[in-house]
Amino acid sequence: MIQSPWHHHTRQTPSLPNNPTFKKSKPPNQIPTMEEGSHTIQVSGMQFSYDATSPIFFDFNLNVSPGSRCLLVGANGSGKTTLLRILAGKHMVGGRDVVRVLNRSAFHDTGLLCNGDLAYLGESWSKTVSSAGDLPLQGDFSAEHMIFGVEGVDPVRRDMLIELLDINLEWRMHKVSDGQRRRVQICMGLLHPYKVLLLDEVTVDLDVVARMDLLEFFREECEQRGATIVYATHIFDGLETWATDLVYVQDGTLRKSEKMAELNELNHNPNLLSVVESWLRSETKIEKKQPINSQSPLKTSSPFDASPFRSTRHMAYYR
Ligand SMILES: Nc1ncnc2c1ncn2[C@@H]1O[C@H](COP(=O)(O)OP(=O)(O)OP(=O)(O)O)[C@@H](O)[C@H]1O
Repeated sequence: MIQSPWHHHTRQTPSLPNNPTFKKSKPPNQIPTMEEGSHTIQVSGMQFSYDATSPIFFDFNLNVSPGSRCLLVGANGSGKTTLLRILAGKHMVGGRDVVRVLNRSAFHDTGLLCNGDLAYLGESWSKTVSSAGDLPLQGDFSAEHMIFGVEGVDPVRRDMLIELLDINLEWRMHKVSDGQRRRVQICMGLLHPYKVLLLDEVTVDLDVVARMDLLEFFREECEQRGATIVYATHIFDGLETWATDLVYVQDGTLRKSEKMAELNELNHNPNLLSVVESWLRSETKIEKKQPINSQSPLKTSSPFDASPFRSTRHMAYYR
């Protein structure tokens, strides 16, 4: 039974609605599947640049299958956040066919984010002030005010998330710790039952119990509802058995996209951390990619390059 959110309780993994056992997953054949051969996320021939000279992504391709829990790994600056933001429709990249989520254009189809099918949990709730670093929220809001302010939410799912994340609804958001603030942020991001969830290092502030419970919840979401998750992280504890797929990027280049079960290196290494460590240590500089407006035979300039609708991060400000 869901207890009052104000009630102090020991931290137990709550049950999902209609699933009193929670830990028990339904057999894989109950996962709702898309058409044979289709992917939840399809990126084809993508190029993206923050400035006009050196693209981060050049002819980048990626497919993510429905129901997968896909880890996105790579060194600092390799492009993970940028990729997740592109998948979340925050940057316009090329035409409608280049970045597709649930068979819709990630950027152009604003309904994807608005109806909650696509959820993105990224930057923490803080603002960067140049001389002072990151500052937390300044407004005096309660956790309850924030969470209950989200409309059209299933109250059972909301109560379950409040319990899962062990949120005290009386928390004042400007006074709580980073991890507590992060829990409220995660709760709000998960209120709608998304089909695709993009996670950018969201568990970084969480204690080990909150992190493990959240990962277990995500597993249930994939196995029961067929949700698809892409999760960028540098923390690999417990992810060997959690993830179904792994994508490794180096300097915006796709180095690996594999099923975890087929990752042979896991048989010869103690854990995923040591596998990824060995990849990153052996990285050598990737030859500079073609500039986005290059006159090379690979990419000819088009009249579109000069257009105000050319792919650019400035389009992100419309989101
Ligand atoms: N707003 C921006 N303007 C210009 N360049 C940027 C911007 N954001 C990121 N970059 C550059 O894009 C590259 C990829 O950055 P990104 O944040 O996607 O990397 P990341 O893999 O998420 O790194 P980390 O592991 O440190 O989070 C980096 O070289 C970075 O300097």
